[in-house]
Amino acid sequence: MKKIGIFCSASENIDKMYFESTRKLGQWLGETGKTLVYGGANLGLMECIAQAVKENGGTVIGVVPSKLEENGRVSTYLDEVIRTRNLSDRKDIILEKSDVLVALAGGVGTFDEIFHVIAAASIGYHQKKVIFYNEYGFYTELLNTLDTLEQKGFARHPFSTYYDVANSLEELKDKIK
Ligand SMILES: Nc1ncnc2c1ncn2[C@@H]1O[C@H](COP(=O)(O)O)[C@@H](O)[C@H]1O
Repeated sequence: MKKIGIFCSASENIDKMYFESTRKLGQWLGETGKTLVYGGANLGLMECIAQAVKENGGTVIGVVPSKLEENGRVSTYLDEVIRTRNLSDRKDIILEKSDVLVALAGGVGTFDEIFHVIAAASIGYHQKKVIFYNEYGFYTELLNTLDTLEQKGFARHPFSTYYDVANSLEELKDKIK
């Protein structure tokens, strides 16, 4: 896979272990000539992944909503900027431009993006998967909740149709190589 869409935290107030693992992933993406497609902000893990991809030879596409630009929050590591009106357009464009979507640790913005992609797949708009990067067990509780929903009949198709889980960097590399 060439174009890797990444959803991740825009927060600076998180444990440094998340920055370390994001940097390692970005380094590998850059070294293997991948293109990062992400939200284009210069904040938190978002800036961390963009910097690591760019400094290691990869290409960075930022999908930037107008508010982010108005607030001076656009990363300087972008090779290409795609401007959008709002967060909804941004989700559609990140999805359209990516071969696969990877969810790193994040908050409500990241969760919104994950569920946008899964919900669209579940009614047949696309066949792209979200890979939960579950390092440090960050997504274990959410994955348990999804299992519960499925067991209770709230999934039209098995959720495994729409997402995958990588518990380590090696597993993630294997799934997106
Ligand atoms: N205000 C925002 N700034 C940057 N990125 C945002 C914003 N709102 C949504 N996003 C997207 O969601 C995640 C970051 O949000 P978290 O709540 O920190 O997880 C990121 O993937 C952005 O594309």
